[in-house]
Amino acid sequence: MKRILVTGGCGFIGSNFIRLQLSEYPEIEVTNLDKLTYAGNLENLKDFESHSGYQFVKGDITDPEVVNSLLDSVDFDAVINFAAESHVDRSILDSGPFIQTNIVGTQVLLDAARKHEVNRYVQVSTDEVYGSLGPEGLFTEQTPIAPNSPYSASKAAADLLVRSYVNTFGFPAIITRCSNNYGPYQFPEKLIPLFISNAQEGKSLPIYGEGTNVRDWIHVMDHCRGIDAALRKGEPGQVYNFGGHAEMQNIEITKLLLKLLDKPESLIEYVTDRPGHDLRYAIDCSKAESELGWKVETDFQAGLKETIDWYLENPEWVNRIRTGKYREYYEQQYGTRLKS
Ligand SMILES: Cc1cn([C@H]2C[C@H](O)[C@@H](COP(=O)(O)OP(=O)(O)O[C@H]3O[C@H](CO)[C@@H](O)[C@H](O)[C@H]3O)O2)c(=O)[nH]c1=O
Repeated sequence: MKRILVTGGCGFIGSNFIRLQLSEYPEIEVTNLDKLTYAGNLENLKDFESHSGYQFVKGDITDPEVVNSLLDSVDFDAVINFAAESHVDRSILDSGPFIQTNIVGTQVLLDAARKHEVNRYVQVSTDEVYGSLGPEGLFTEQTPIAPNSPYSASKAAADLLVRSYVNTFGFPAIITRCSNNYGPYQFPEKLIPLFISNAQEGKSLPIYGEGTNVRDWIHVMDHCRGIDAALRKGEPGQVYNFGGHAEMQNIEITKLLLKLLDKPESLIEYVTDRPGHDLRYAIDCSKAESELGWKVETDFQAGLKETIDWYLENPEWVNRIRTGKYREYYEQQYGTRLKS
């Protein structure tokens, strides 16, 4: 595994994955293809931009010309697809970009990777494709797909496309499905970074509905190590679930965040529920544990504390996003490269 193409590598999980690859594997060459949407941030990989094993290409996975010319120019051993629209609330307001990037983008990548006979393809998916659980039970890789939001429907559609390429063409693809990630570089529209930033600024923390929805939280590096294990040790055609074994109600995690930040619970504001809000996600990872030798390494409380510290220590990163000034910053820092 020498040359890999990572799509969406300027996003939260993709950038952490690239950081892991470049830190762990001295011989690796990583090409990062990213469109730089609102959530793609070059700053996430600032410390690696002059690394000899790293190159950034600005481009859209839905554009067959861009993708095919990249695969013509480099003989990739693997493609790992992180590029996605990922925020459920945005998909409820406008599903268009989700259909384009998550479904059409996956189809373009699959066709190009198949044409170029790439030996390994990893589709980074989500536990949300399984739908919602009641108070008991876990999602396994056998749980039927039953997405409830436009976001999860677009991810499920992409997973089914991948499955069809495995079945029809013997294409060597693997699907990974993970629970809710937390950690450094997460765009502050998701629960944890949004609430840390709001609390720091003395703004309210909007809890949807009664706050009793349950999510299973995993540190992004544990997820990235899981994707790495699937890439290197996984069997083509297989699905692997990853989760953090850290289920919490939204209200519980919100109170914990406020406690760690030493901020008052009076900042909590109950607001109208998310339409079609999935009640609970919880995931069985025994297949990844037994077949890939993977396990969660980060203790949830310690990981959350470290994440809070990262946000507190990087106020410029947060503020440039929250004030909408990060585009200007990019152009100043990367103008020439962005145009090329
Ligand atoms: C942003 C926000 C969220 N929430 C609630 C909704 C959810 O029950 C929970 C977490 O919300 P989010 O951070 O948006 O994440 P969620 O909808 O669970 O989806 C995440 O986790 C999924 C994996 O389960 C990923 O596939 C998605 O890309 C990712 O966005 O907190 C609030 O109560 N208030 C908020 O302001």
